Amino acid sequence: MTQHSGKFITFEGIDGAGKSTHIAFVSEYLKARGVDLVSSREPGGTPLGEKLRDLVLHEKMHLETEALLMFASRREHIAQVIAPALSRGAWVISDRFTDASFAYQGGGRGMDLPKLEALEQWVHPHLQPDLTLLFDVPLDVARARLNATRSLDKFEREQADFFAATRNEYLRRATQFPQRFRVIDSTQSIAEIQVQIAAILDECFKSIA
Ligand SMILES: Nc1ncnc2c1ncn2[C@@H]1O[C@H](COP(=O)(O)OP(=O)(O)OP(=O)(O)O)[C@@H](O)[C@H]1O
Ligand SMILES: Cc1cn([C@H]2C[C@H](O)[C@@H](COP(=O)(O)O)O2)c(=O)[nH]c1=O
Repeated sequence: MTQHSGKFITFEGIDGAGKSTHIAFVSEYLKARGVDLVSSREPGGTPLGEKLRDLVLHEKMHLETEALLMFASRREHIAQVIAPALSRGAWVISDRFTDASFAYQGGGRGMDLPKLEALEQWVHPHLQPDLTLLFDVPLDVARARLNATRSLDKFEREQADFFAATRNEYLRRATQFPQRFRVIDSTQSIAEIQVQIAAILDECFKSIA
């Protein structure tokens, strides 16, 4: 159960699904309605977290080291950014959170889910997103979008079976936690997705509609 007055919204999906594109839209949408908003990302979101991000996105390492660094970054992010913002009543939107650890380290890399659950319980036993927008897209669509835009990091260079397992774990969690997940078909146009997101925000947070 969440113990704060602000709202916590997370954005998830395989690389290239369109999270960053839609975070910009959500940020504008909420600010236009007077919401005091903090926008952040994981791994990262703090000076230390950004250094950890650089490590995990570019260095080879044991899969459990990778998971521990993700949660180390998250611990700092919660302490320095998320918890203070929520406590003062601000809203926080984060480009990825713990669902990404389950999807990438659990689904993609095959790490034992109970170990990830133990880390989750350690790092944020009382914090869960109020809303998680899962941008779901077939692998080939995501890959084509990424290839068109930039050079790829360690995760983005993974093979199709890694992303298939990552996507499956995201979808499994959406089924496990239907009260906070909304799955968005990200093969739609950006404009169609924006209409859908606006409806979700208005439905979930009636006070801003
Ligand atoms: N619905 C869409 N239709 C067409 N192109 C899209 C759509 N959504 C995003 N794109 C384009 O795909 C590219 C990747 O999008 P974006 O950076 O938002 O993905 P992402 O999920 O944030 O990726 P990553 O997780 O790797 O940062 C961008 O060029 C963006 O303009
Ligand atoms: C939080 C988190 C992230 N990852 C991976 C997922 C992405 O490939 C990168 C972050 O890149 P983005 O372009 O900012 O989305 O990190 C992960 O494997 N585990 C996590 O917990």
